[in-house]
Amino acid sequence: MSNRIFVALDTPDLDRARHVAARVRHHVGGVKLGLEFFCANGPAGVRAIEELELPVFLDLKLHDIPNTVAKAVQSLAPLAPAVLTVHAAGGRAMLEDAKAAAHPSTKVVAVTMLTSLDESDLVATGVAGSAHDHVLRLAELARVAGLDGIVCSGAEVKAAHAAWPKGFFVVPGVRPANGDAGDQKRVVTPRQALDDGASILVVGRPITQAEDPDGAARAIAGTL
Ligand SMILES: O=C(O)c1cc(=O)[nH]c(=O)n1[C@@H]1O[C@H](COP(=O)(O)O)[C@@H](O)[C@H]1O
Repeated sequence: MSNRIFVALDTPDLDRARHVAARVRHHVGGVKLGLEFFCANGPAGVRAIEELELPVFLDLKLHDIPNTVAKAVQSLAPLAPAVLTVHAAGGRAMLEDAKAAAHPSTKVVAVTMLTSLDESDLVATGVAGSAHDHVLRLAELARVAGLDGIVCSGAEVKAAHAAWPKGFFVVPGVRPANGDAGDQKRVVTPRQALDDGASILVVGRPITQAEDPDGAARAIAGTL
């Protein structure tokens, strides 16, 4: 994939998602559909975006008992998304069963520690230790469970990539230099994330909320 930016179409509005995707399509490598979009539009909405013939990353961050996640992944398999997310914290059996139930062409990746969290949030959820250690521990769990890769912040991707050279690394929470971080806490620039081993980048608001989304996507692609 020549352009490694996936634009996050975080909207419940199918027409808006289609409109933004059509505007930025020449400056991104794919689109990401998340919970906001899926809850409003379901599989039919995913199919409508797939008609644009861009790779679709379906980010549902599944996290439940193994049987429930496996059945959900099986229900999604006909959509054959390029990438699908589950939560690493669901544990090894859940990860193994999710991978086994997915469409063979889908990369199943495990979300490690959300980019909106910092170490004080880890403490509050009962996790001792650093963000770095937490991400590396969950990356190892994903690797032994047979997943394709992980989602982590740019702050950890270098170490995670060194520990798992064949892994597929998704890095969200990237911001152009001096960009507004919003609710993201562990933020790096797109260029830094790629230099450190990201396979693809997820970029939402810096593109979708810009007055000129295609100009913003072109500008970010130009820094890579
Ligand atoms: O799995 C994700 O894509 C994800 C994981 C994570 O740790 N942090 C994170 O921000 N994301 C997603 O990446 C996108 C980031 O959006 P922006 O902050 O607007 O660029 C959103 O769609 C989030 O749901």
